[in-house]
Order: sequence, then C-alpha cells, then structure tokens
Amino acid sequence: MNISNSRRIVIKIGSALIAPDQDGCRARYLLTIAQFIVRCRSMGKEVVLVSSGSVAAGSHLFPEDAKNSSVVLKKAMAAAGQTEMMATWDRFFDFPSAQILLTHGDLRDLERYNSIRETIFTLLEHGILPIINENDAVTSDDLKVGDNDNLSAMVAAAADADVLLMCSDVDGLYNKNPNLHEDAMLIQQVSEISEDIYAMAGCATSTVGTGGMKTKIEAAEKATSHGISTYIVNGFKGRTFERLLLGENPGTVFLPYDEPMHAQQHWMTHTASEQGEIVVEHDYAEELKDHAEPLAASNISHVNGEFSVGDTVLVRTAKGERLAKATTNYSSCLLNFLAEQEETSDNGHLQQSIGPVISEQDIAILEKS
Ligand SMILES: Nc1ncnc2c1ncn2[C@@H]1O[C@H](COP(=O)(O)OP(=O)(O)O)[C@@H](O)[C@H]1O
Ligand SMILES: N[C@@H](CCC(=O)OP(=O)(O)O)C(=O)O
Repeated sequence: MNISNSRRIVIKIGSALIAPDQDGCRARYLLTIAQFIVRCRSMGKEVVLVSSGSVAAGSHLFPEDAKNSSVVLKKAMAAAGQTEMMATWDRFFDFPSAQILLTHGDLRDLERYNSIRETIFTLLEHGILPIINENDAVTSDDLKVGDNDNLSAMVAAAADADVLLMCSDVDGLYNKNPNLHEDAMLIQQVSEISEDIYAMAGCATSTVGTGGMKTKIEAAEKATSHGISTYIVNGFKGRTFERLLLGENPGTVFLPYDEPMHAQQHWMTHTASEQGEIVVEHDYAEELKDHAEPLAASNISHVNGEFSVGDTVLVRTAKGERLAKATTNYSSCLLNFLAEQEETSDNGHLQQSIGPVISEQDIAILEKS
C-alpha cells in the first residue's frame, strides 16, 4: 500500500518540523505538509494528524534557564504550546479541525479506546481533521505513552488506517545514525522488523525530538502487525510529499504483515498494558505455545498484582517466560481466595466449579522475544 492507493492515512509530525527554531511554531515546513494534507483529502483520502511539538512550541514562553526543564515545567510548556500549535495548523486549512489529547491511560482502557475510535470515525465522516497529541499536561510516568511515534501507531490501529506516515528530520531509517556517521546508508525497505533492525536505531540527537529511531521502529512494528504500511520520511523536504503523491517511497517503508493480527489481539498486545500476572503450570504453558487454550483455575500456579474482571493480564511461566496477554474473567482477589481454599479446606472443588479464568478468544499469544 502506498499513499496514492491508500484510503485512510495517519500522518505524524515531529517537533522539529513544528518549532524548528524552538521559539514558537513556524510555518516554514508546515505549509508544505498542510498542502499535502489538502491534496490527500481532495483525492478522497481520509487523514488523521498526530502532531508533536507542544513542548517545543511553548518553551519560548518560559525563561531561558527553565529550558533544561523539570517535568512540571515541561507540562506547562506543553499546555501553553498546544494552543499555539493548534492555532497554527488551523490557519492553513479551510475545513475544520478538532483537537484530541490522549494518554496511555485512555488507550489501554477498552471502553475509552472504543470511545476514541467512535470520535475519530465521526469526525472523519463529517470532513473534520482530527489533530491528536499526547495530553502531556496531565500525564504521569504510569499514564503516558511517552513518545508520539508509538502514540501514532496506536492511533493508526484505532483509526483502522492503512498507511502510517512518520515525518521526521532525516530521510528515513539508516543503518546507523546519519547525524553521527557520514557513511550511513538509507534502508529503503524493511520487510521484517528483526533485532538487526532495532540495532541500527539510535537516540534523537536534536534537542526537541523524543525517542529517535528506536521509537519509530517500535511504532512500525505495532502498525505493520495491524496490516498498516508504515513510512519514515523527511518532512523538511518538499520533494518528499510530491513523491508520496506519485505513489513513490521517498524514505523507508516497512511492509505490513501478510497475516495481520485481529483487532482485539492487536489491542491487547500493543496498546493495553498488563495490570497483573497469572503464572501458569508447566503443562498449560506448553499447550499455549501451540495455540490459545482456555485457562482453568487449576492451571494457575499463582497470581501477582491486583487486577479486576476485564483487565488485561500477562500470562507467564514460573521462569518468567512471557507467553500471552489476555483478558481475565476473574479478579486477582477471587483467584487468591480460590487458591487459599484449595490449600486449606475441603472446598478445593470450588476451583472446578467456576468457568474458564481466561477464555480462548481473549488470549493474544506473544511472539518470543
Ligand atoms: N539509524 C538511524 N537512522 C536515522 N536516524 C537516526 C538513527 N539513529 C538515530 N537517529 C536519530 O533519530 C532522529 C529522529 O528522531 P527524533 O529526533 O525523535 O525525531 P522526531 O521529532 O521526528 O520524532 C534523527 O535526527 C537522528 O538523529
Ligand atoms: N507530546 C510531545 C511530543 C513528544 C514526541 O514524541 O516528540 P517527537 O519525537 O518530536 O515526535 C509534544 O507535543 O511536545
């Protein structure tokens, strides 16, 4: 899938394109990108924008010595910069745009995730451009995605997009950081995201970027496993967008999986985070390596952490091997109670009397890492 034959595109814009001088938003690069969005829409494609840059855009409103800033100041910069960024985007368009600010706390909760999907679909249906960013002003370590590359991949999956386009400050993925190595070579196509691909990725070298190439590869893995073709391209160059409209690849393309995951399995694997762990007996672990099997209470060795009915849990072996993520039908409290009864009283049959702790369709088997 390329831009010319795509139906729904998520475009992610890095901070350096929004605020290249780190003193507020600049139109220098955004104008070309906005024109690209207008062209895509006039070709009948639906576009969702994931825009970074609120911190970079807001930093000039704070004293110079605050720039190497504390987390609290960064949140304040994000809150102030977000309005400036939205106003800048809005100036370029003669159609309405809408702001959606998200945290990982929102995306990993299935009810809120579905509500986000509905909002995106309704906006698109009415010709409104959704502009999404992490809600940096309210996040904590526990709640945040932390970088907009991974956020854009989660959004692309939620929006049922067929292309994810990450616009950065380099031409694509190189075999090593091109800003540090003159002989670095551009990788034009990645058909499988292996450890070797991750090994090529370094950190961000700009003062405004977050995550560098590592988070872009993580994002590509999330998106391609959902069947979404993923591009990393240079947003500084106008030619990038002309080539994309011609159906060409001006940067690096990551090919989608031949057999993408089902939506719920994808959400569990790549978006939901585990609330606790269920450690399973050896025989069940062996079966799970082959195929998803309902988990009976008697297959459980013990549980770790606190979780409620409907939460996502990690299923692992006693040795720590990560086997699957799954939705649990019982709380940790009830499972601990049953285990206690099994050990201390004649009520061991209680374990047999309940239904599966995890149902077959609620298991997402994890690839071996
Ligand atoms: N193998 C690599 N190929 C390309 N860029 C790399 C690589 N390793 C590290 N980088 C760095 O990643 C940066 C892009 O990431 P980042 O600064 O987070 O951009 P953005 O703001 O677009 O998300 C590049 O400017 C470069 O310094
Ligand atoms: N949410 C942050 C952006 C975080 C981020 O991932 O930045 P970038 O690496 O420039 O895409 C902000 O708006 O400043």
